Amino acid sequence: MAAPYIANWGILGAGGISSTFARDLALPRPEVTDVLHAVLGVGSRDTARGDKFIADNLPLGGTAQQAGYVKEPPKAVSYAELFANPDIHIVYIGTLHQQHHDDVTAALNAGKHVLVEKPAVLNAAEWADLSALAKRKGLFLMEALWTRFQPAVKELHRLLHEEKVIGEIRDVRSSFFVENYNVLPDDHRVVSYEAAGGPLLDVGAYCMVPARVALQDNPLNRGARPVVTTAMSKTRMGSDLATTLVLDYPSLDARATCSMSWNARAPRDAWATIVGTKGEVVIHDGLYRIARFTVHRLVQPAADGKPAVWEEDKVVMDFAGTGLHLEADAVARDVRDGKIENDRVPHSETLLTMEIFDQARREGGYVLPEGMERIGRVGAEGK
Ligand SMILES: NC(=O)C1=CN([C@@H]2O[C@H](COP(=O)(O)OP(=O)(O)OC[C@H]3O[C@@H](n4cnc5c(N)ncnc54)[C@H](OP(=O)(O)O)[C@@H]3O)[C@@H](O)[C@H]2O)C=CC1
Ligand SMILES: O=C1OC[C@@H](O)[C@H](O)[C@H]1O
Repeated sequence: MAAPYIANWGILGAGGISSTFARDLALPRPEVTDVLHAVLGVGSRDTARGDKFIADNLPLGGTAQQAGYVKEPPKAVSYAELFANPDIHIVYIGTLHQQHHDDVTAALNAGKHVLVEKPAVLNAAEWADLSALAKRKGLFLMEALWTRFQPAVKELHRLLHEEKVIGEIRDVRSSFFVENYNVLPDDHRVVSYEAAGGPLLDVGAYCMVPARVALQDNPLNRGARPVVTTAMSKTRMGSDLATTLVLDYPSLDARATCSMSWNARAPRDAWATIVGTKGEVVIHDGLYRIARFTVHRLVQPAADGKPAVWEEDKVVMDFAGTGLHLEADAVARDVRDGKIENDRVPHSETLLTMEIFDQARREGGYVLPEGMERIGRVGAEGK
């Protein structure tokens, strides 16, 4: 058996999602033999926090350290020390939205490949800048849209476009509702204006996943961009409270309505419904971690006073851990293979996401604090 490729990671920011990422890199998965992960550095503004992070999440290191391929244990370091470590090849960026552009720039300038949490940045101009920098330097760069690497999502794509289980797709409705407003403190990053809070930037990319899989990636769409309509309401702080994106694909005669809200107490069984000419698919799980969906196939339309006959297939494809290791494996394989973009989440997908977010913020009047966007200021152009 060929030796596995060892991905040497640095994790930037010892916060919540970085912990999840670290635990997933440490998750033993004997079935994965081509890539293994080592965490060499955890960058934190406070190395005591970094030490605790390692003790809590990486006591034995990543899978490559556990298997003895890498002897060096994870070390708590400053951000600068992490970037300066020549043995770290890939940096995972788990800092706050408004720090992503600076942190990705620093990592790329230090010669590191980068996986950056969603939202990749604050606006399309920032992303175009990073994409160009990564390409100039020949380094890998990807937004951490982990949903795209989940087995059920890949299976959904196959069923929709290869087996065409629901015929031609006409409509997608997705919603991402969390009751955060008036529940979390106003200065929590998820709602606060000072941290570019609100559902659009926080979960907009997830909410568009069903539309991406069913319409944007539909081979019949041939990569055409949607015509976008937006609606937004605001919190008292000025961040968005609820945002709806309508993505129209005229050549498919299909559209997606993606609604996200921080003000909805609404337990869901159907987080998304994809409607086709021969049936519909219902996605049951939160749109960040999708493991279950149901295909309802119309076998016999209603006729002669008899009701329609439907058949139902339940698809369950769960996996261990949270699932961030699935995107980490994909990054490791791409870096091993010398690629600078991932096929499933290429730079163009993130650019389209950011352009849609920009449009929604312009039309909704969500202008971020002055100086937060490192390039441009969406909604304040010409003012
Ligand atoms: N993929 C997913 O499922 C998820 C992704 N995310 C994304 O990850 C990012 C981080 O979110 P989350 O982990 O919840 O946030 P946390 O607040 O838990 O962590 C953010 C980290 O950023 C670092 N940081 C650097 N400068 C500052 C600063 N001035 N103020 C506060 N923190 C700072 C801190 O690390 P340190 O002090 O160690 O330097 C901090 O721990 C967000 O962009 C979010 O959208 C979040 C949740 C889930
Ligand atoms: O990435 C995320 O996934 C789950 C959400 O509830 C959270 O706010 C977000 O950051």
